[in-house]
Formats: sequence, C-alpha cells, structure tokens
Amino acid sequence: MAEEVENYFSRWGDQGTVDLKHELEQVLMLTASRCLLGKELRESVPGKLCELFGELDNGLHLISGLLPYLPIPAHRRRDRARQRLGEIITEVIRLRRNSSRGAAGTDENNDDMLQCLINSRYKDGCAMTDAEIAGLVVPLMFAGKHTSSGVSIWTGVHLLSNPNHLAAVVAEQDRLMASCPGRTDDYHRLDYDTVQEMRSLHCCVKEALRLHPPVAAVRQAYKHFTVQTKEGKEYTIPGGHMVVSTILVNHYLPHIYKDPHVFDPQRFAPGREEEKVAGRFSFLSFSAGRHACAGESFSYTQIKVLWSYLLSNFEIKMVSPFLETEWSTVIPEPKGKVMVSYRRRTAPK
Ligand code: HEM
Repeated sequence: MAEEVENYFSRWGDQGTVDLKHELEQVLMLTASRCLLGKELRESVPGKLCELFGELDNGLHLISGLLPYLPIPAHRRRDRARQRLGEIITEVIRLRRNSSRGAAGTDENNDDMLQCLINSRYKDGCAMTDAEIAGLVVPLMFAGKHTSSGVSIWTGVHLLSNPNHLAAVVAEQDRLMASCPGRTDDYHRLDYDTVQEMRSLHCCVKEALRLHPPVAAVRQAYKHFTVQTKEGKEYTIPGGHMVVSTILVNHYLPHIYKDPHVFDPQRFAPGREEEKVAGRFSFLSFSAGRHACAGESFSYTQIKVLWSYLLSNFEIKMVSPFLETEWSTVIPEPKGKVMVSYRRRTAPK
C-alpha cells in the first residue's frame, strides 16, 4: 500500500491544485488492486480493469436493488463487464497455478488476497475452483471501492476544514515519522506497526465514518420479534419482513453522541469512548454481528496510509467551499469536485 501511495503522489509537483476526489479514487483503486488482486492485475489499472469496474458501478442503480436482472442497457453492460472480469482473473489464476514453485509469479512471491484464495482449502482438502475465486475477489474489490474512497474524501474535507484537528494529526505524523523504522535521511517507508500507532488520525477517520456512514444494513426477520425503545415503547417486527437499520440516524442520536453534528474525533478517545455508550451497536459504519464488514481493518489501514503520506509530505488547503452530500448516488459522497491546493513540505518527510 505504502509503495503504491508513494509512487502515485510522487507525480504531484511542488505545488498545484487538484480534485482530491479524483486523486483519492485513483490511488485507492491502485492500492486495493495491488493488495487484493496482485501485481499482474494491478498493471492493467488504470486501464481495462478500471473500465470494467466502472461498468459494474454504472450498473448499480436504486432499481437494481429491487430488480437486479431487469433487462436495461446498464445491467447488460454490467453483466458483460462481470463476465470479462471473471475471464481476466481466471487467466491470472491459471498462470499462477501452472508456474512452478519458487519461480517469479508463484505463491512465494505473491502476498495478495488472490494468492491466499488460491492456496486455501476446504475442510475436505479440496482447492477452490477458478470461478469461485473470481467470484470472491470481484465483490471484495467492489465492496471497498466507493466505501473507502467516500470515507477518505470525507476525512480530508473535515480535517482540512478544522485547523485544530489538522494540527494535531500533522504533529502526530511528524512524531511517528521521525522514529519510523524504515526511515533513512531522505526517505521513509511506512510499516504496519507505525500505522497502528496513528491514534489521532484513526479517530478522525472513525469520526468521518460516523458522520457519513456509506452503507445501510438490511436484514430479513426470520421470525416474529418485539423491540423496545428506551422510552419503553414496543414495536413488533413480523417474520419475513425486511428490516433496514438506518446507520445514519443511529449515529446522530444525541443521547449517544454529544453534539452529534459536530466533527469531534476526540469523542472516541479514552475517557469518552462515546461509541460504547449504548453497547456494541452504537457505532455501526461497518455493521455488526455475523455479517459485519470483512474489510474493516483493511479499509482503516488503506485510508490511514494514504492520509499519512499526504499530511507528512504536503501542506494541503481546501479551495472548494465545504461540501454537501450527494444523496442521489447509492453510496452518499461529497457533491461535485473537491478542489484543494497543495505545497510540498520540505521537512520532515
Ligand atoms: C470504509 C470502508 C467500508 C465500509 C464503511 C464498509 C461497510 C460495510 C458494511 C456496513 C457491511 C455490512 C452490510 C450489512 O450488514 O448488510 C459490509 C459488509 C462487507 N464488507 Fe465492507 N465496508 C468497507 C470496506 C470494505 C472493503 C475494503 C472490503 C474488502 C476488502 C469489504 C468487504 C466486505 C464484505 C466481504 C462484506 C460482507 C460480509 C458478510 O456478509 O459476511 N468492505 N461492509
């Protein structure tokens, strides 16, 4: 991840103005494809792979949730793209399976999710089929694409609009980078342990997730049950009904989160820990229970690596006014472009 982020932002000049939304979407596609799909497939990003994932995006409309196979042009393009993605990924799996152990391109050189799935075995010892593996990695890429880019953009928008929080995060970065094990005089490579120590930055990402949870949780009630509100009012959910948990509403409940509309990352700091006030369902951006997000830790790492690099190496200022939410998209994102100006910092790197 760190390598991809460094390579991407090394293309920025000493100063300039960019659309942060576009930049973050691009770099996250590169980090995700490198970690999940591997080096061979990452080489086709941004290229064919990006185009095909774009077609999957374009095939996701609100109507798709109700009628996923409605024969509309967007769904046809989506299905063709999914088929082509399956073929491309299957080809890479075959090459990896066929190449001999120890040679370039084999499991010893591949530390990505694709290789983990190739190596994995069912309880009876059978390997997964190529189609099963492709069927798992495509949704993994898709699950993290908009969610992670939306949250990383909101993290930036809030940080750049709150000078005090920004200063605290930059100070944390400077302190951690000064002692980062991979550091030499003019260069550092971020390591996993250092990312885990970024507590201020972590709280900022979590607060962006609280204010802008990208997903709602939908469940089907298998049997009739009753819930009680804290005022003692009872509601009955009949068996077979769909239940939608509006995470957004939960996250703005004032008896859980003090001044819920305010960007206040310190609410998660030791001593306050507001995300525990109403038990383990107080903070739901990654959902909870058996089907909680499988990519939570991956997403935090990805977003922290990215903002760590940006804040350690650049002074960034918002050019666009504070952004509104675009509610018409399936995953609510900041509306329009997010223009920022940047200037390369001389030290510390
Ligand atoms: C900030 C980024 C992300 C957010 C906010 C997020 C949020 C969520 C939520 C709320 C759910 C549960 C939906 C439900 O309860 O029905 C979920 C499920 C899931 N997510 Fe994420 N996600 C993110 C990134 C990722 C990434 C990067 C991956 C993969 C690498 C991923 C993989 C999954 C998978 C596999 C599930 C289904 C789990 C299951 O059904 O057992 N997510 N995600």
